[in-house]
Amino acid sequence: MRLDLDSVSVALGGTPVLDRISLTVHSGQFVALAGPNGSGKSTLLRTVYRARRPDSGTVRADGRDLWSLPAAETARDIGVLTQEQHSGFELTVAETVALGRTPHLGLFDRLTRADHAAIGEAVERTGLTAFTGRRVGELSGGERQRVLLARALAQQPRLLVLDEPTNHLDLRHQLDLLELVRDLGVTVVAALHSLDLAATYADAVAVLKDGELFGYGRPAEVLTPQAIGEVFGVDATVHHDDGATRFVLRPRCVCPDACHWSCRTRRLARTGADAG
Ligand SMILES: Nc1ncnc2c1ncn2[C@@H]1O[C@H](COP(=O)(O)OP(=O)(O)OP(=O)(O)O)[C@@H](O)[C@H]1O
Repeated sequence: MRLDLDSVSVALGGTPVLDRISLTVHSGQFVALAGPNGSGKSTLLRTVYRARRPDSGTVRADGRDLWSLPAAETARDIGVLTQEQHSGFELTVAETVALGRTPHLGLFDRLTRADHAAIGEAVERTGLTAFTGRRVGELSGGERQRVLLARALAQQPRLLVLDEPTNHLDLRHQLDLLELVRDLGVTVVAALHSLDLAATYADAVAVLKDGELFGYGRPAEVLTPQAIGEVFGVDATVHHDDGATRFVLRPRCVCPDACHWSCRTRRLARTGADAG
């Protein structure tokens, strides 16, 4: 699915949160959203999976206004993994993953062989085969996150929207998740806090700052030390190594009187080192 955001603005509680965001995500592209806390990433994702209508501007899916499409169609086509899914803890893993097929079923339809195949594949690809009989409420945070991913995969969406999908996941499962979604071949838009992961896995990165689109393009073009300094207030050096990108980051002292706690701590450490 191709996505076109055209001058999307959103205000929450009277405060502008997104300011005229325009960007295109091509079909099959993996786009990472990066930006400091509160910069508007989740809000932007909500406009993309039709949870929040923009106050002005449009979101188009394959050229059609998202809000003019039948809700059943977007429910089928758009898979979502967010931090807000806190219900259904009494269900088993198998039951939860099967819910991914709901948008494909009529009111009285039973799961078909194809539905069961999609569910089985999602369970297997997320490494949950041994967990299918367990209740979701009894799982660890990372295991639960994988169940929610499996449910989104079972849906077989054309667009996958992920809000900090690597939260709770150990290192190996973070990489597994991103490799898995990158290789699905569907359009992916994911908010990621790790610049390393965004630069390594995404085709393009959109950087938000204070609700504005600071930059959008290939990771190497957008995630420059200068941009990272300006957006996140950290000094960065970039290292490319065997197909992966790593950023070495240090907090930048932006305040002349070292009023920020990290500046103060580092200045003290330096003074101590000098004295020694
Ligand atoms: N219901 C609301 N009313 C008022 N302001 C809100 C509301 N919901 C969110 N905001 C504000 O909107 C801004 C953007 O929030 P959003 O959750 O989109 O940011 P984010 O980039 O996803 O942040 P994080 O990295 O912390 O998850 C924040 O300043 C937040 O406080």
